[in-house]
Amino acid sequence: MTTLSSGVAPAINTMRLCFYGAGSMAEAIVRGLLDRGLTEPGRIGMMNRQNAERMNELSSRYGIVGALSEGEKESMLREADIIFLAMKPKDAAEAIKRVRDLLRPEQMIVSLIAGMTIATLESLLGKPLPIVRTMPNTSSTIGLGATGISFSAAVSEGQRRLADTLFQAVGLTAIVEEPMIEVVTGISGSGPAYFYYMMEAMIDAGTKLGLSAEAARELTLQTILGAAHMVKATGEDPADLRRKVTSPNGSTQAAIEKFDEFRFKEAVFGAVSRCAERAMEMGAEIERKAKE
Ligand SMILES: NC(=O)C1=CN([C@@H]2O[C@H](COP(=O)(O)OP(=O)(O)OC[C@H]3O[C@@H](n4cnc5c(N)ncnc54)[C@H](OP(=O)(O)O)[C@@H]3O)[C@@H](O)[C@H]2O)C=CC1
Ligand SMILES: O=C(O)[C@@H]1CCC=N1
Repeated sequence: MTTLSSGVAPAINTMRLCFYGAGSMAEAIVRGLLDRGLTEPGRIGMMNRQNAERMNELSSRYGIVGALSEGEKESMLREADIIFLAMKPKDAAEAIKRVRDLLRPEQMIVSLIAGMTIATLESLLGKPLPIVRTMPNTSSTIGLGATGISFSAAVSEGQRRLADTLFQAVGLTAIVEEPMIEVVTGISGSGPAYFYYMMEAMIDAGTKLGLSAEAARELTLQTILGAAHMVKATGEDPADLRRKVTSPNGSTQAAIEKFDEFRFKEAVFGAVSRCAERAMEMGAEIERKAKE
């Protein structure tokens, strides 16, 4: 992980942003940027492939500019200062090939696409645009995102700070070497789903054992929230905080022993590494399509 040299980033509120793809990740970032007053809705353009209803819904919810016709999409892409690639990996190669001739070297490309390497994106674009490869997560919606960021050689110092500022507005950022982006995907990109899954399991357990669904949900939610805040507020290691909950031969120890019996840590390692590996597989698939 590296950090950026200090300095003033170019002002985001003077730039035109274009989200190419209008799904959950694009919405999360837009909502985070607007809620934090980083820019005006009129400076944010967005487009999708065919779902006009979704585009109209986002335009009316956030006041952003939705492009519906092919002509509007072309103009939006041409006029943008920053273009966010926010389509699924399976759609990326075709979507990028379709628009590459419209793009100019002054435009900065911010990819959110899991697995797609900077080299693949450079070959798809066919010209040396500055590329910021990121791995954000959906908690950006509420300003609590965690985003890994890496840069192509063509990204200037000012553009690096700009990208960092953009994602810091919606949470925490970590500047990493590009190969680490897959690991970031395994930890924080997909990570929210792991904790939701844990919550689902705890709520199910609580209700099966007799709590009302509402009590099980509220107690689980407060517990995960409290645990995360405790790590942050005390600065203590999670392992030390865990020990403080775990009385010798008490109920927590009994629970942790059950987790160990099911090889909890091995399961987590397996899940994180499989996630990173799957991201690489998706990247290889985009690379294959890029060559077609
Ligand atoms: N969701 C997450 O938690 C995270 C996602 N990511 C990455 O973000 C990207 C987007 O994911 P997510 O938001 O979940 O995906 P969604 O499926 O929610 O949205 C994808 C969007 O891309 C649009 N799209 C697809 N093809 C084209 C095209 N040719 N031209 C224009 N728009 C197109 C779709 O439009 P239409 O509906 O009209 O087809 C849709 O609006 C992915 O690459 C993913 O890897 C990264 C981190 C976290
Ligand atoms: O599941 C996925 O492929 C994307 C990437 C990170 C989170 N969601």
